[in-house]
Amino acid sequence: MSPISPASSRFNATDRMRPALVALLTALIGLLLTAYIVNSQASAVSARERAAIAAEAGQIRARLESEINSAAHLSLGLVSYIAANPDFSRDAFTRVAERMLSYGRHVRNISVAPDNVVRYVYPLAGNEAAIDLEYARVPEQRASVERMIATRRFVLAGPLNLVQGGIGLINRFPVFLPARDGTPERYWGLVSVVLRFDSLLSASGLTSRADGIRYAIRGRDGLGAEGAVIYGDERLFEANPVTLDVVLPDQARWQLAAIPTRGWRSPYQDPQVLGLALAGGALSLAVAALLYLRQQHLQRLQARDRELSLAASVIESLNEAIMVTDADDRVVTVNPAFCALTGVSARDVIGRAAAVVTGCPYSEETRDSFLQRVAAEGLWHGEVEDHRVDGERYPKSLSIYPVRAATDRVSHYVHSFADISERKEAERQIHHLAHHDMLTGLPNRFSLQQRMEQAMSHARRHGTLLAALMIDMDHFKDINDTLGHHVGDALLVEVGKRLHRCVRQSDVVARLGGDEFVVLVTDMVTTLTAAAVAEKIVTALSAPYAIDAYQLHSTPSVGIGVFPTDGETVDDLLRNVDSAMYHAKAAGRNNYQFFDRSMSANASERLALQTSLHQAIAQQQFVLHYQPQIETGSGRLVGVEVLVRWQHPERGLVPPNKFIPIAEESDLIIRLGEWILQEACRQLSLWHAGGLELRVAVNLSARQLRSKNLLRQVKDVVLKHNLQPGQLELEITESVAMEDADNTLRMLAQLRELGVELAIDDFGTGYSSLSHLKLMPLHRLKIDRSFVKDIETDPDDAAICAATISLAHNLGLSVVAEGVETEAQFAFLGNLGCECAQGFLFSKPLPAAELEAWIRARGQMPQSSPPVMPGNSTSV
Ligand SMILES: Nc1nc2c(ncn2[C@@H]2O[C@@H]3COP(=O)(O)O[C@H]4[C@@H](O)[C@H](n5cnc6c(=O)[nH]c(N)nc65)O[C@@H]4COP(=O)(O)O[C@H]3[C@H]2O)c(=O)[nH]1
Repeated sequence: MSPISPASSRFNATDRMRPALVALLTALIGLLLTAYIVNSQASAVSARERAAIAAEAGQIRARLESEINSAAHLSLGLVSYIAANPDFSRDAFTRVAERMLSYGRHVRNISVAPDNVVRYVYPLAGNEAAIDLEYARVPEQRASVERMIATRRFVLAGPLNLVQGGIGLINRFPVFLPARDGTPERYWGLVSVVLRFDSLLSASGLTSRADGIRYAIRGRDGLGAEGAVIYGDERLFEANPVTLDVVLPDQARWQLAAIPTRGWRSPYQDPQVLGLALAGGALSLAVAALLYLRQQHLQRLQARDRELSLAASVIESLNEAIMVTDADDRVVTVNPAFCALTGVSARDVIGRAAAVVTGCPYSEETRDSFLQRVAAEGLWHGEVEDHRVDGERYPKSLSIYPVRAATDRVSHYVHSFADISERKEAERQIHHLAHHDMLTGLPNRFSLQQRMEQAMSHARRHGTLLAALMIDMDHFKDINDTLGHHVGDALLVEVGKRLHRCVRQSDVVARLGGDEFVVLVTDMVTTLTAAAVAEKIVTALSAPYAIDAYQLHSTPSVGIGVFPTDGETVDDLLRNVDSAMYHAKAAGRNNYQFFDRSMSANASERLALQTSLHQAIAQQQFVLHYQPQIETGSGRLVGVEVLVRWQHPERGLVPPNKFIPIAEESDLIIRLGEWILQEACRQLSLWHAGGLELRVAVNLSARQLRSKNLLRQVKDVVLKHNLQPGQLELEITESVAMEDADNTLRMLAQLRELGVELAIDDFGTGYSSLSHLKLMPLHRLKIDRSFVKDIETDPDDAAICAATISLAHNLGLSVVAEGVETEAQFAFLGNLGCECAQGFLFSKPLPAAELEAWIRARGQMPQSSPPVMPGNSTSV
């Protein structure tokens, strides 16, 4: 299980819904529910109101029914009488009718119409017009009479305008005479009882009520809902009335409609319904709002969960070890990189005191000061030493960040750290490289410079003398050339050892390079001490050397300069000691010489050389040679290094180390350097025109790099030859690069902007500050050939090359190895990941024409390549 696990999701699908959607759905459901309840309640209110109306209307109906039915029953008596006495007299009719009238409250008149012609009417007064009325001739009444005969049933006609005036409701009864004495039943005629419609309505209470209800009746002629309106406003039937059927005799019907006088009240105006609607709506919105807020809160929690989860995965995947402690120094969590680095498992450390888990900064002595600084500065960063679980100590780069709670109190500390053993080891190696000569292990030129400065200030403070002895082994070059480098190297190592034996421990023995050594004799009271040491040295170094099977003889020439008389600065003193050493050589070698002012001859010799260099430039005595650079992976030629030579009229071809240092002492190097740059780029453009793709590397000296004109020169030459980025490379030595680092950095950045690539030459021989190197806009490092030489046999050299290559790769740089002389060296470097190699294995530096022939022989020269232009390898 991983110590820091991403926050698992504790939210369901609903929790992930948008707050607005949740609120909308909730409000919708709430409002729908409210609407349903409100509607139900409204229906109930409506139903109650209708029921109340129906109850009132029911009373009316009951009265109407009873009034009409009682009149009908009364009429039936007359019908029965006529059926029994079809030949009744007028008087008999009058008697019966009179009685009926006295019982029938609403009876206006009674008439009988044998054969459908009115013969008797009671009372006659006022109804005379009805006598002899033939129903068949009255269109208003004919239909109901015919219907009555056809159905043999009571017929309710009207209400209608009576011929005798007024509105009446006519009950008509057919009179059939029963079969008697062989005579079949026959229709006799009809009896009409006319009821006063107004009085009937009034008796039913319809017209006199003050109950706030409007009524209407339809069903003329007893046709119920099919009949015309006989009372009230016809529009009432369209106003959703309460309707009741008024059931009359023999299936006749009226329809009674009732609505409140003020009309139906909307149930939604009912305070209860209104209250319900408002309460339901408000509740729905309130719940929706609450859920909206809750959902927003959940979403914020989810977002925080996601952030935490992301942070957890980042911490999980970090290569840096992470440990989080609480304010009481207890481990809260660690990441996998922590476990891998410290060797402990998360389970074993979580909850334990940090001091048990990691020594620094939790030891009792250091903890408080660390945490005070973290609190004060908001962060602590530095390098400390710690130990793993098995006790192994290692250096780590550690950052501590405080985590503050809402109260601003520090609640936790985040410790982020990485094992920097490898970097420290590389730095140590580089430091060693920077300060020591790899062959002899003696301090190198840079280290000597520092030690001389220290010794000078010590001598100044204590009023003592300091002597510098420069030792050059006579004819060393011959030994080297004839017996091989390894013999030469062994000799140099032995020289170093013998020199050590000649001096006190507090004195310094350094190697400047080649066969040149310097001894510093410190704390001298008299120059005699220097002479004594020089004497010892001459004797010791002149003794034979047993190397391999050889017995070698070499002698030293020693120059001595004394501080402060012979030079108050390191450069002055070394220059004069150098003159003294040349003087010793000139004096027949195997001796020592003190510097004295008369040695200005040396200076004038140099002056003479400078003069002839001036002439050499004027008389165009320089030529350029080009040395191929080969890609290790493919074996292809990828570039050439430009190396200048002096075509001296008497001395022949003079190598650069004989005149470049002198040219570098004055501005001569700038003129020479400009010519080299121009000529190299002219040649480069010719090659490119011929289809030969090459990178050309040109050496820059310190003075050139500091020259104000360099940038303009490079810009001009790039434009003039239309050089593309990456075609021109400038090399500066490591020591030049590190001098005046800020200005160098600025200049390199500007050069790089011109598309020029930059390389550090002779890497490993000077002192490189990693921090400066990191900042420089470089493309490659060139490993000095002194490290390549014994790469297969000397584990130190192999380790240095490997460290340099790995350092270069860490800095994003590629590597060119110089001085590759054997296939084995080439393969070895290739295996170490070195991208490029240069050396005699492939070719010596060659004039342009010879280089082209060399390339052609390798089959890498394009067909179209032009012949070398005249002047390619000529001199200035
Ligand atoms: N033993 C051995 N040596 C090899 C091998 N391959 C190449 N070399 C030599 O190593 C030197 C490489 O040049 P450098 O380190 O830049 O060192 C150069 C460079 O610092 C300086 N120099 C040469 N040409 C120029 C130039 O045009 N301008 C400046 N400022 N300095 C130059 O002079 C130094 C010496 O140059 P060279 O004598 O031409 O010596 C060259 C080259 O001939 C090999 O396999 N074995």
